Amino acid sequence: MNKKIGFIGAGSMAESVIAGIVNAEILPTTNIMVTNKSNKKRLEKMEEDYNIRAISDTKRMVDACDILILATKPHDVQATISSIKEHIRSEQLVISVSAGISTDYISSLIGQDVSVIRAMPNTSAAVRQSATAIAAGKYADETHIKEAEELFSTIGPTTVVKEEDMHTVTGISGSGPAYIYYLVEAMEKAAVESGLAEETARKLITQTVIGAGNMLKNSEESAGELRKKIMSPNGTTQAGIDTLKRHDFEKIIIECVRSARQRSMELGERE
Ligand SMILES: NC(=O)C1=CN([C@@H]2O[C@H](COP(=O)(O)OP(=O)(O)OC[C@H]3O[C@@H](n4cnc5c(N)ncnc54)[C@H](O)[C@@H]3O)[C@@H](O)[C@H]2O)C=CC1
Ligand SMILES: O=C(O)[C@@H]1CCC=N1
Repeated sequence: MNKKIGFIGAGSMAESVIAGIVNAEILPTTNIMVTNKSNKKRLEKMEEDYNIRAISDTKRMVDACDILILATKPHDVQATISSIKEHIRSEQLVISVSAGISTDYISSLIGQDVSVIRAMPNTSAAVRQSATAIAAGKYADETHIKEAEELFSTIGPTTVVKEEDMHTVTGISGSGPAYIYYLVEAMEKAAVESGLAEETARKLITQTVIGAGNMLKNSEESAGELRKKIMSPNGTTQAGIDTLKRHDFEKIIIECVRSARQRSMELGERE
């Protein structure tokens, strides 16, 4: 790829994607530009760490880029686009990672038929293990999808979905790592309360999550089948799972995902 890419927003998500692209060496690092609202020190640090170009004038960066990656918080999208819309050109590709915000809304703010792609990565991007979903807006075509896939595949596997599924995707894989961390926090607490050293608990639980993840990825069997293989009749796992069932674990998780999905829809409702 020999495109110039500008990140609008220099937060944790922008940095993870930048790190992935730089590591994968799919384009010269000087083709990558980044800007933010105010924190000049952070920009300078990113320039130094990744040998990319920190640009304090967002409009100048927009002028210089082929692809713009919108990585501000959802509530900053409107003001951000308003401040640069005169500089956006119809041949540019805009990729947004903002939760909840639709491509139609972004197009309407830009006020031109610009190609817009929506992507939902997760924080495992930092270790190049993001599960990233990509959806095309009405002006984006197969070439734009391919470009987005090329960029985001540097931080983990990508999956193309219909835009209407993006809220659900956000509820499972965008927010998903946090659910797993919460489960781990609880397991660590239980282990420490039973007298296990914190470090020992962390090591064992971390490997348990990695191992289960690899099993899910590599096995032909479903999650349910894998679980049943661990549950000897009347054994320890059955005792644990029975407790989860008694406390409606499945219902709680379904509600958890629904709430995240609902929140994603609300974030988009400022449209
Ligand atoms: N953190 C996560 O797990 C995930 C976050 N996202 C989405 O990524 C987006 C960014 O999230 P984070 O990186 O966590 O946020 P963050 O708060 O760390 O970064 C936001 C950045 O946007 C910049 N910004 C705000 N207004 C601007 C403007 N007018 N011009 C230029 N820069 C501006 C800020 O200066 C800051 O650098 C959010 O929309 C979020 O929904 C998507 C997937 C996962
Ligand atoms: O919590 C959030 O709003 C963002 C979107 C997906 C993960 N974090």
